[in-house]
Amino acid sequence: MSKELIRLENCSMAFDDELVLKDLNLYFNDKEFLTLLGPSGCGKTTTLRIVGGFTTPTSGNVLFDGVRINDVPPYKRQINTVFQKYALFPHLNVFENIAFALRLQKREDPKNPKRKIPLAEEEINQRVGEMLDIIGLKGFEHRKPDALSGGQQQRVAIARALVNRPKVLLLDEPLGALDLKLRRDMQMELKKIQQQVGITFIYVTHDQEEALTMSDTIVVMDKGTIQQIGTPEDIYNEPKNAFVADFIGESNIIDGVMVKDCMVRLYGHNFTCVDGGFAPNEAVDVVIRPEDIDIVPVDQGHIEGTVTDVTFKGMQYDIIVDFRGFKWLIQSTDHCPVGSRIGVKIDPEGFHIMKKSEYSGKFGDYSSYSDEYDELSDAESSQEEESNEE
Ligand SMILES: Nc1ncnc2c1ncn2[C@@H]1O[C@H](COP(=O)(O)OP(=O)(O)OP(=O)(O)O)[C@@H](O)[C@H]1O
Repeated sequence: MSKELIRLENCSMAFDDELVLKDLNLYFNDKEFLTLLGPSGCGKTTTLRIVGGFTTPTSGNVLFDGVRINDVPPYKRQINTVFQKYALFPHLNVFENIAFALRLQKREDPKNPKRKIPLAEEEINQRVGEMLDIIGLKGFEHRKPDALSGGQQQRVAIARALVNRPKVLLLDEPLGALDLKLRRDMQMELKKIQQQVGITFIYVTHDQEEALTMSDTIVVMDKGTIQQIGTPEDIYNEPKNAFVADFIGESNIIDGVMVKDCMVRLYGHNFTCVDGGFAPNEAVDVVIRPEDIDIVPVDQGHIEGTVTDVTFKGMQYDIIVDFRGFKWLIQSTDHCPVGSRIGVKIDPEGFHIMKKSEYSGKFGDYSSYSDEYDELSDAESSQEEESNEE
């Protein structure tokens, strides 16, 4: 089982009376890859800076291995940081950039225990060599940073931060300056490096795809608060509220009403779902991921609509369908011409039911529920007790 390494306990942060972190409670396990994910200004970097010791929280505690470290300066925390701007020393070659922290370290002189002397050259060679292996840059030792690509420079920055064996590495949007292809390659690389060195990585990004690719745990933040903590699968499959559903992946977020346990009513149709624990007649937000909607002939669908827009995305088509004014996004490998009538089917597992929250009704082409529509559809469906259960 993972061991807790760092804990933020009721941490708040205010700048000029503006509360930018609100009573954060969060822990980071040993050896985990945890990502702080959220929109610009939500407080990710401030949280990272508190962990690193560059910022002291206005209130609350920071614990490392159970010991309060609020007043411990950054260099005494066994925590290193990699920023988006690599900040390599331009006049030093790759070897010396990586060796930098080791050259500052002192050890006891074996001949005179009262004296401190630099690390042995042999040890420096061995530890820098290990790092060059890990980042895959053996043979680049003598290059200066300006003779490296962006991705290579970032790898050197990571090696430089790891060489003195910290317990935690903080990474603040470290891939932000790279182009998309390189970013993707580096995501895999970073995950591999983290597993190889076996320490905690705390990663900050606003890129949900990056977070889903690399993380063991994702912390979704908004406006200085935590919205959800979970594995990438948990967060994607069971978003806690409309904010998380909208921020992670693409979603259709629809007003619904629970009919009973495991049955939800949308646009006057009853759909079988798998989520229970809601009261009959409780208003809920319903998330349906675009890839969970199947396109079928009109007479075989649960509901039918008109295609208003089709975009080719390489792996699939993004298809916008109008269900009497409510726009849904469907992702499908089938091409449907604009103007065509289609039916759609959704399996019970495709419905993610969420409690109403402050975010309800605030995202995208949110399809608002209305009693009038319900009545209209009721009449039209001639009192059928429709459900998507086969
Ligand atoms: N030193 C500071 N003085 C005043 N306000 C600050 C300071 N640092 C951060 N803030 C404010 O705190 C809020 C959170 O900032 P933070 O940098 O933590 O957000 P973020 O989620 O990392 O954003 P981004 O993704 O844009 O980097 C913002 O409103 C920001 O303007």
